[in-house]
Amino acid sequence: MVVEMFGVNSKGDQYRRGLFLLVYGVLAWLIFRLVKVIIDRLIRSPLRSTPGPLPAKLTSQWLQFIDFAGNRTSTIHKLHQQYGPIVQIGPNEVSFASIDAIRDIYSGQNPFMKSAAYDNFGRKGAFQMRDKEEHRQRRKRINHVFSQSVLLEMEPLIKDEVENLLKVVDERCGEPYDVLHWFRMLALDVVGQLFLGKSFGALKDDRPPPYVHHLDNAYLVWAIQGVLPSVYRFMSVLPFRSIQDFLTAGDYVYDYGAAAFYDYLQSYGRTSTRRSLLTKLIAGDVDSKSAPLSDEEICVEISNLVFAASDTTGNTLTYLFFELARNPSWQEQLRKELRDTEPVDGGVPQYQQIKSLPVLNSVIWEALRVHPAAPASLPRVVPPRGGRVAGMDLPQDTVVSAQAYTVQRLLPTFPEPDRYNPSRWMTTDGGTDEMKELMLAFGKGTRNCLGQTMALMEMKLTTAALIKRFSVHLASLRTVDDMEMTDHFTLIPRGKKCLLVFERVEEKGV
Ligand code: HEM
Repeated sequence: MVVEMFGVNSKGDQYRRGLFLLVYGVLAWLIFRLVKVIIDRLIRSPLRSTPGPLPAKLTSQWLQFIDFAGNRTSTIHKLHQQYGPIVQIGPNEVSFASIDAIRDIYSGQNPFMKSAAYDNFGRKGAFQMRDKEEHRQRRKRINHVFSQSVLLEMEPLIKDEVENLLKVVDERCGEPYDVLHWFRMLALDVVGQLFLGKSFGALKDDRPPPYVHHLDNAYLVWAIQGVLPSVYRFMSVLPFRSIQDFLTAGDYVYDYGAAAFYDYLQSYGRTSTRRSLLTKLIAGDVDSKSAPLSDEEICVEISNLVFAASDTTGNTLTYLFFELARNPSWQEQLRKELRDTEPVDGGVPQYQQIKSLPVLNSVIWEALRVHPAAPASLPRVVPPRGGRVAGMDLPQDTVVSAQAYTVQRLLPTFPEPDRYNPSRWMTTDGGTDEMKELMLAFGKGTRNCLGQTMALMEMKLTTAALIKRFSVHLASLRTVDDMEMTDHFTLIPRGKKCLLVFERVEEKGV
């Protein structure tokens, strides 16, 4: 009877029916989950009326894939052009583009912490620390190393490396050469001199040191960890030596920093008078009434500083020279301004002589404006009691950010925003208050860049020394395509190279 009612007449049919019910059950559950997600994210979400594209409202994976392809910053920039100053970029994430938002998110008094994204940038030092008090304590113990007066003591070390770069350029005069590579090597050698106690020697070798290969891989691994964690977990269990070596690239970077530190201790001890920022870090700051960092803390900080300093400074110099190559009139103005400065010590001027020159400052700040080395969102989290940004109330745990690439192009503060035009800094005596507030190239507030003074010093010395001696032009129009922006938090030219040609000015009679 039962068999007739249900048409079940064999074990095989029973099995098929069970399977059928299971598949239907799973499908129904998936549809239920999907409908719930859609209702939660589109109808019940506190961000439901925030402008933004549909995929961003439904899933954070949408932006993650864009991010992985290196197009995060340009995509968010286009979204702001389409939707205005407030755009939802994830179910739980909002991007802002206004002065009010910068004040609300990044000012010293606000309670917003860095987001969990910073956990994917290697080991925890001042850059990665999210807890405000822990970070405040760390800055107190290392701020002294970055002061203007301490950096001035380091000027000869920076100049040594700039002189090495001058030799490299001199040898390659008249032929196209990849300045992205050489500016990165300059920045690496400078930070090595200052924080590891020895240069990488990268400017004295045609091939980059192995460190560079591992550092590039470490960036990739951290990007995979952050954007595609399941892919990272899958790769971690694969039994291939090459993949495991790739995944441990970050360890190489930290082991290198630690080895350099212990070598330094062995050679010079803890109380040496040797000119190096590592000496200052080891000694600590008596005025701050806080203890010096432990050896382990120093190893992490100096390793982090190498990568915080090298690509940022190297890329900014690359984009600056790319723009100077496209704008020869700015080279001439700069050369004219530098005419009276005395090059000493192998062709590099004294920092005191050049640090306040208006054309030099303007060409650098304009490069930082149009091509910020960290162009992307600097994400922060709304605290448990909720928060308000640019007049918008936001619930706990919403990730909020502004990106330098967009806010540094806002109208009417920056007319013709995509045009490289240093005049805007010259005619406003170094920038109006509004221009300065919108500049996010070095971050803002308590989490601003610790290395800003050092980076500016290095870039000014390099630019002055090179432009005084050489003129520069594009190798071909392909360089323009190569320099299109991609980014993985830091700016990376799409072609991964920048071919320029330098010529000695006296030979050209400039
Ligand atoms: C042109 C060169 C540079 C640019 C454009 C740049 C940009 C930035 C930006 C935008 C931030 C803020 C990141 C955030 O809020 O998430 C930052 C932080 C930082 N930068 Fe730089 N940077 C440069 C060079 C350097 C150098 C030379 C050093 C050190 C030698 C350095 C060390 C740091 C550190 C330690 C932080 C973390 C500060 C903190 O959170 O307390 N940077 N940088």
